[in-house]
Amino acid sequence: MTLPCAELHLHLEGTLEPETIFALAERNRVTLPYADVADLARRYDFTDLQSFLDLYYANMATLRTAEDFADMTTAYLARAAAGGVRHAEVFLDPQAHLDRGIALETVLEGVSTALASSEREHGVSTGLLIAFLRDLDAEYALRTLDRILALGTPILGIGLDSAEVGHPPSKFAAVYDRARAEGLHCVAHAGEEGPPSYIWEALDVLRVERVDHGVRCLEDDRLVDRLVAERIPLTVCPLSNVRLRVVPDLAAHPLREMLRRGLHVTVNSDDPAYFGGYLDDNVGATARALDLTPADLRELAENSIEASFLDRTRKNDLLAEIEAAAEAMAPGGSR
Ligand code: HPA
Ligand SMILES: [Zn+2]
Repeated sequence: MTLPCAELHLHLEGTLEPETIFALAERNRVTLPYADVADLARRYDFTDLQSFLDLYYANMATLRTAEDFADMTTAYLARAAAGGVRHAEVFLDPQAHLDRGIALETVLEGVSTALASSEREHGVSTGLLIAFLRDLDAEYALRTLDRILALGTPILGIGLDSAEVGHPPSKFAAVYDRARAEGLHCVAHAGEEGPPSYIWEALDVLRVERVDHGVRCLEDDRLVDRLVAERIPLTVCPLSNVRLRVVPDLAAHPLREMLRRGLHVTVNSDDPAYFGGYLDDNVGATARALDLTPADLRELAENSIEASFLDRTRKNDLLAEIEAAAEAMAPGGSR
C-alpha cells in the first residue's frame, strides 16, 4: 500500500499509453507511423530529453476532440487515485495543440471538464498548470496566456517545459510577471538537463515557488543551501531521470542524498506512460533501489502535501490521512 500523497509534476499528454494512442488514432482516423502497439512501445528507448520529446509531440496527433482530452485526463485521474494520489496539480501543453490546429477552447474544455468532476469521481482534488514550451518564443507564450485568461478557464498557475538547454528561464521573465500579477502560482522545469544557473534564474528572475526536477542543484553547494533555507520544493521524477539518462540507474539516483541534505523533495511521475510507471511505481522502485526507510516515505508523502498549492485546511486533512495510514502500516499496525 502507498501512503496518500499529492502529485505535483505530471504532464497530461505524457499519460497517453501506447494502447490509448492506437485507440484514439482509430477513433479519429489518424494514421500512425507504427505497425502496432508493440512497435510503438519498442521506441520508448530514449537517449536524452529531446529523443523523448520527439515521440511525445508526435503522438499528440491522435488528440483531436474535447472528448479525447477529457478521456486522457480521466484515465490518468483513475490510475493516480488507485496509486494513492489524493491531489494532483497537472501540466498541460496548449501550444503543442495550437500548433497542430486544435482550438484552445477544445483543449481546455476537455481537460477542465474532467478535472472538475475528479474530486467526486476519483476522490482526487486537482489544479491545472499551463506549461509554456521554452523552445518557442516568449511573445507566443504571453499571447497564449492572455487568451487562456480571457477564456476564464480556472487555472492554478504556470510552468515551463520542453527542451531546456539553450532556453534559460530569464527568456520568460515577462510571462511570469504577467502570471503573478494575475494571482497565478509560478513553477518551472529547471536543472533537469540544464545547469544549476537555470535554477538560480528560475528563483531570482521568474520567482518560482517550486522547481520541477532541480536534481542538478547538487552540483552547486550554495544553491543547495539556498533551496534548503527557503524551503523551495523540488518535484523530482526518478523513473524519468533514468529513462532520459539524467542518471545512469535508480541505484545512482540522488533522491536519498537530497532528503539527507534537507531539501524539500517530492516524488512524481512526469510522463508515466513513457517512463515506466505512475507515482506509486516511482515511489516503490525508488524505495527498493535506495533502501528508503518508512520515515523517508512518510517525509516524501508529507512533503508532497506541503509543497502543493492547497489551502491549509485541506493540507491538514491530508496530513492526518498520511499519519493514520503510516501508523496502520507500521509493525503492530492494523494493516
Ligand atoms: O520531463 C520533461 N522535461 C521537459 N519537458 C517535458 N515535457 C514533458 N515532459 C517533460
Ligand atoms: Zn516534466
